Amino acid sequence: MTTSTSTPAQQDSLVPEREEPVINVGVLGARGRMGTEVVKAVNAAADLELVAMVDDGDWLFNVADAGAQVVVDFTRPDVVMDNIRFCIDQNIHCVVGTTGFDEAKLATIAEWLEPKPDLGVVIAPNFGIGAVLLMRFAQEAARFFPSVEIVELHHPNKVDAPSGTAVRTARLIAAARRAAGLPAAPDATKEADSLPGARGADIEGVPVHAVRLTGLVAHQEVLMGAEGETLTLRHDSYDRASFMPGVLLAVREIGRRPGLTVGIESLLGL
Ligand SMILES: NC(=O)C1=CN([C@@H]2O[C@H](COP(=O)(O)OP(=O)(O)OC[C@H]3O[C@@H](n4cnc5c(N)ncnc54)[C@H](OP(=O)(O)O)[C@@H]3O)[C@@H](O)[C@H]2O)C=CC1
Ligand SMILES: O=C(O)C1=N[C@H](C(=O)O)C[C@H](O)C1
Repeated sequence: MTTSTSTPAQQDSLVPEREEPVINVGVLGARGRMGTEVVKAVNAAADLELVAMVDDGDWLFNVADAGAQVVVDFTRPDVVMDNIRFCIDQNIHCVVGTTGFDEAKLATIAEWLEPKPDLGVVIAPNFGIGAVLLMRFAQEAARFFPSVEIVELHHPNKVDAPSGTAVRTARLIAAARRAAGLPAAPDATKEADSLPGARGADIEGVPVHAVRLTGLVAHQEVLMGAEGETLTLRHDSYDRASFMPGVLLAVREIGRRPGLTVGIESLLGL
């Protein structure tokens, strides 16, 4: 497990200047790689109070009994929907970093929220500011390059592939290409003369390749090509502390953002 060497002030670089009441926070997946870092960041924030830590096998009602106003979920794709349902039923705002959401799941959550107009759920495949910016830059550049491929690189214990960030990046690029009238990337994942899988996964016409390697944390490259030139956008999270300013921003903002928010772009004013 990577440990953070950053100071609380560095982890909390998006802290608002205004005085706000203390927010009670519960963490789901609290002893996992991300949960451990969230617990550390919440404990270091003067305006946040850690009231509950829940892991697999623990009693989920602990977060409600402890008076959590916001729950942060870094668990697993196969359990996160149940956790969100529980939080909505208990009137607890939910900041979700766990991956694995498709349009159908997002629509279900929006439905659950309908009868609760004051409640918020923020779901972000990546809370790293650099990763969010990479996605924005990739969207901007997409219409200028006929070829595009994504390579995501992660630690070997990651349960899902490709990463939630890569899936979202591919979909954003595909949407930008469609808006500009570009077709799918040429020969995107054509398997002719290839071993199956050698050209990666096809996400809306964008090939996505997943690398799992000891020593890595979370990294992504978007490669774009046109006649005689390439553009490579790369982001590296070397430490899970890199996700904490985005997580804490969402925890502080969620009370002012009812409904479902996907990604933290709007919270960052992008
Ligand atoms: N959005 C973002 O910025 C980021 C998102 N992620 C995503 O976050 C998720 C977690 O990643 P990571 O921390 O590396 O994974 P870990 O496996 O290290 O942690 C997951 C934790 O969740 C616990 N857990 C499992 N089931 C439940 C449950 N039903 N209720 C409560 N806790 C449960 C696990 O407990 P046990 O071990 O006992 O099963 C474990 O402690 C992944 O989907 C990953 O892709 C990761 C990094 C950044
Ligand atoms: O599991 C991880 O580690 C990460 N998961 C997220 C994803 O799947 O995109 C975010 C980041 O890449 C780290």
